[in-house]
Amino acid sequence: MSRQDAQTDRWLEISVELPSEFAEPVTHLFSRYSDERVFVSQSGDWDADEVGPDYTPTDDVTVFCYLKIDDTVKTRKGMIEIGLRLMSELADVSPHQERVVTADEWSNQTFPTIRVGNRIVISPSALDHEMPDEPPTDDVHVYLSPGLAFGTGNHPTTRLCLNQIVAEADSGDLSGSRILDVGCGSGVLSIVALKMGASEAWCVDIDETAVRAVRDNLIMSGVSENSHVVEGSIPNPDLPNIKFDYVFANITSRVLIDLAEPIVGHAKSGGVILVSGIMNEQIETVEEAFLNAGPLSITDTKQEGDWMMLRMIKTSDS
Ligand SMILES: C[S@@+](CC[C@H](N)C(=O)[O-])C[C@H]1O[C@@H](n2cnc3c(N)ncnc32)[C@H](O)[C@@H]1O
Repeated sequence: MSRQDAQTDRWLEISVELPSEFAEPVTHLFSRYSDERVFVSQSGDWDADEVGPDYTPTDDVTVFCYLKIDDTVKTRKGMIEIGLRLMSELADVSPHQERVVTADEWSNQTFPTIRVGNRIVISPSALDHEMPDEPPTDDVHVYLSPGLAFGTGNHPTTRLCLNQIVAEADSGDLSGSRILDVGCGSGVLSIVALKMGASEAWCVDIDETAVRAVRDNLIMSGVSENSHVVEGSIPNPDLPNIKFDYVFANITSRVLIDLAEPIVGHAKSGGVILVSGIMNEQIETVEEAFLNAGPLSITDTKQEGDWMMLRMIKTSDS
């Protein structure tokens, strides 16, 4: 899109505030009718500069999507409204908001700086490919282009993985490791892993928007030299024929079950597999799928609200 198009193209922004456990179904609904132009922001009225180590996000999020204004916009908006109406029978969903914006305005949409755990700071950044100056602390700074892909760290499924990655780094296991990040979204998991000692990351996503976003985010966060981005799923001919020390997959239970075999197949013996995006009631089905997919043991299960993450170790080659 040319700069002039970006200034004159018109988009319908639809946003809705709701409890975080409903972010995923609304994100799917919005993605479907907006060609994946969706982003999720922590709700609340607070000053990003004042976010300190004790900050814990509130339970509400705002989900935004952007519909190109063309002949189909009325139908797509209608489908979204039907979905939101059904959702409001299950959850406390506030009435949605609408406004017309230009492409420039929505791609500059921002999210507040957030802190995950004690050490990870995630900030929005413009797509100017320049790394902002970082204060000299032990904090791990991640810069993400807002408005382009899932994974700003304010969803429990991402937070569960990020906190586990910090634990892996603290135990020394992450150092020099090779990562496969399936369903990388914004690339936030790989970026943090690389910044905390991993030597190489391969980021894979089926969504073209995520693939574009992750390339920018790796550059902005200063880790593009050690990373590779592949569009598609796994198995994938564009991936190297190696076994990885870590495989991350924060997707959905259904996709995790479908991909259990290639996920396990990509891990080396002794390698760690982290899978997230699992609703509490689906944990046993996901565990069973992985235990049937290859030689591994489940070493940890973490939970936040309605969501769970599994940590597994591959026990021999497959
Ligand atoms: C919940 S987001 C996770 C993003 C990021 N990894 C995080 O932890 O925040 C899931 C991502 O998986 C991608 N995805 C869905 N199905 C996939 C598949 N079969 N193969 C690869 N990626 C997939 C989606 O496009 C989306 O970007």
